[in-house]
Parts: sequence; C-alpha cells; structure tokens
Amino acid sequence: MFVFATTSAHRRTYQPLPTGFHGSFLWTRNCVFTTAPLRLASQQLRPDLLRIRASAAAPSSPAPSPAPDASQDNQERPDSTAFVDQRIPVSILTGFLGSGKSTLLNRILANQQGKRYAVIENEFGEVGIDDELVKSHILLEGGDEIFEMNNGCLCCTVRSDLVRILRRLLTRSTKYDGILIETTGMADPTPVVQTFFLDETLADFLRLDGVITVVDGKHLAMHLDPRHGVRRETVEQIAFADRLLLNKIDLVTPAQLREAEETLRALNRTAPIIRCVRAEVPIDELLNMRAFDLERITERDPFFLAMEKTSSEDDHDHHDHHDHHDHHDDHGEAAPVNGHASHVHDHTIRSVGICEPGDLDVDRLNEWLGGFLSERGEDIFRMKGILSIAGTDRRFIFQGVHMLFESMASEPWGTDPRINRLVFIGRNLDRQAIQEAFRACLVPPS
Ligand SMILES: Nc1nc2c(ncn2[C@@H]2O[C@H](COP(=O)(O)OP(=O)(O)OP(=O)(O)O)[C@@H](O)[C@H]2O)c(=O)[nH]1
Repeated sequence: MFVFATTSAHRRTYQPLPTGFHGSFLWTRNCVFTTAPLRLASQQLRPDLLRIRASAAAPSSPAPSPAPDASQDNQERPDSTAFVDQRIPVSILTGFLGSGKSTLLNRILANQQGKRYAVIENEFGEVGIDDELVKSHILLEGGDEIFEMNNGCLCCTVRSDLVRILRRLLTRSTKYDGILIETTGMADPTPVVQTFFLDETLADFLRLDGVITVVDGKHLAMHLDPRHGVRRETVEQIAFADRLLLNKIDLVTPAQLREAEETLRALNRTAPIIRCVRAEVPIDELLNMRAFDLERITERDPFFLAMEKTSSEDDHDHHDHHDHHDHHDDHGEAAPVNGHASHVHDHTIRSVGICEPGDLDVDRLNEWLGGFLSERGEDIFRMKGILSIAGTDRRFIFQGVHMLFESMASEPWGTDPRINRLVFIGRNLDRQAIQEAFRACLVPPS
C-alpha cells in the first residue's frame, strides 16, 4: 500500500494495520504549490500503465473480471475486440463530516488481501491532528516524503495539489491495485470526479472506478435541513454516489432507517444502499466494481464536462467548476450558472483549531464540553483531538459528531512534549471563546 495522506486517519490509531503492511506516505502540509508548471514527459510514465488494445494484433492481456454484481449487468464488458482498460482504478470515498469515511478506509486497509493501494486524504480542519497519529502507528518506508493536504476541501486550489500528487504517483515504479481518495467531509465531489475526465494526463492512466458515499444515518435528516447550511454538500455527496453506505444504523430506530433509505433513494435513484455499522461491509462490493456512470452524472448536470481541461501546461488553473461564487436554489443546492455549477462553502461554517501545551483537568474539561455540546451540539458538526490529561501518561484520543463523542487512551507520551491538539468544525463558532474556555480547563503550572 502507498499512502498519500493528509489527516483524518484517527481510526488507524485504534486499529493498527496488519502485520506485513508495507506502506509509505506522501503528505503535504498547507498545500505546497509549485510555481513552475509541472510537466510530465511521456517517457517518465510507466509503460505498463499505458492502455492497450486487445485485438489480434495487440499483446494479449487478461481482461478485468466483470463485477459480480447484478447492477453491473447492463454495463459494457470488455471483449476481445475492445480496449482492455489497464488504467489504475480510483475510488473516491466521500460523505459528510463524521459519517465514517476514515472508519471505512481503515477497514479497507486492514483487509488489503495482498493488494496495494495509494491513499490520498484531505481534511477540513485548521489543525492537523492525525499526522502524529498516523506517523506513530504506521511504519513509513525509508526515504518517503510525507505530504498533508490540510485545511481546505479538494476545490480549485487543493485540487491542483491533488493533480500534482496523482501525476507524481504515476511516475513511481510501484504498481498499485488502486487509489483511494478520502475527501473532506465538506467536499463537493464534483471537482474531484472531474479531475479524472478533464486532466489529460490523468485520464490516460487513471480510471474512476466509483464514488462511495458514507452516510451518517443518525444525522442525515439534520444535515439535509437547509437551516444547518450543509444541505448542498450533503446532497451532492449522495447524488454522486455509485455506492451508498448507510452507516451508524446502530443509532437509529427502524422507522428512522426506513426514512433515511427513502431520502437516499429520492436523491439517488440508482446507487445500491448498503446498511452498515462502523462501515462494516464486504470490501469487494465496493472496490474495482467499474461502478462509475458518467452518463448518469451528465444527465443530472449537463455541464459536468463543460469546463476547461487541465493539461501539463496548466497545472494550477482556477477556471473550473469550483469558482467560489455562490448561486443556490431554494434549498441551498448548487444551480448551474453559465454552464458551471458554482460552489462555495457556507462562510458561517469554519474550523477552530487549538494547539496548546499543558495538562487538562478532566473534570473541568468534561464540565465545559458537556455544557458546550448541550448548548451548541447541533452546530458542532465535528470535533476531534489528541489530549493530554493530567495524571495519565497516555495520549487521549477524542472524537465527536454533534452531541455524540467517544474517547480512548492511546500511545504513551514518552519523552514527547504533551501538547493538546483539537479541532472543532461547526457553524458560527466563536474562536476566542472556545480557545479561552479550553485554556481554563488546563491545570495551572505549579
Ligand atoms: N455508533 C457508531 N459510531 C460510528 C460508526 N461509524 C463511525 N462511528 C464513529 O463516528 C466518528 C467519526 O468517524 P470517522 O470514521 O472518523 O468519520 P469521518 O467521516 O472520517 O470524519 P471526518 O474525517 O471528520 O469527516 C468516530 O468516533 C467513529 O468511531 C457507526 O456505525 N456507529
């Protein structure tokens, strides 16, 4: 496996990768942009990735096995006169903040069955929390770089970073069975999907296999309520899905479950809906399924492909779908404008990061968080952090989604400085008030 990681890999903390894992990370911090255009000479590309024609004159190559899924029946299958598509399959894992994407990713990585994946992660949060967790839990291959795509969704700016990373990946000698991209919980998957059709180099070597959307069954209705300001992101993530994982069904009643399924079906008529708890699903029903259906997407958005292509000369174009002008319909959903559905996040939604040395008084912390969540829980989409609790020699991992939260002891601090790192993502967050309240929970230095 090869990991281009950002953050949001906290579940790996709890679930170490299996023995024999051979991984490496490429991590960018705060979106490092190159100023020179990135050119990828054709001789740099791995020849075994080039598409070949399996005709009589072409070298014989095994056709990919058709997916064992009835939903694939009406899809074109390779035959002896067609292209054998040897491009690397790419799966996009999306879903709203806290829905269970990292839980799913962890599950996939723990069940690799001899396959090698490149993983690209991206997080919406101003404090990179998971890099430390990932580094301490997964052995890196010597000499590999670590990159982090932090604090931004895969929109026009971070998207160019994604393109750069993907192009670089194609020059590596390692052969991958697939690439997994975990988007931020606030991401509109549109520009990520477009990348694989509109970037000339990538389209030649990478094949979008499918968009897998993890849905938080407990909070779906809340996220679709326009008053919470995230309906558009939630709708886009569901509508784009080729597979819908209706997760967290342990937290809903049968009636809520039925309602959630009806809602999903209304927003996406075709994607299979898979009910699950902690993203526990058969992985072979998700990956390499040739599930992506461009026709369905262009039916929904006729302008989907009507944007400027990126080429190796145009590595940092900002003329794409994600042009940061807001045009919403009555429900806050994006409407195509002049051939481009525009996208911008609700500006009231922000992340507040805390990075503070010292030990926390656990009673004060509980009291503050309990009060804060009962008062503002609907507005707090996500919290996560690594905490230093007085009287314990282990790191404390803390994760929250609205009013629900989990915490658990993790690695010992050892000689590392005891620094609390915490991020809140929500609506109308008062940065100063949160930071001050947090500091008030620290044990005063003696
Ligand atoms: N009860 C319950 N909790 C779950 C389930 N799946 C995930 N969680 C918890 O939900 C929280 C968020 O899960 P993640 O996998 O980190 O979610 P995510 O979508 O990666 O979150 P972001 O990266 O912040 O967008 C964690 O505390 C998980 O343990 C589930 O099926 N049931």
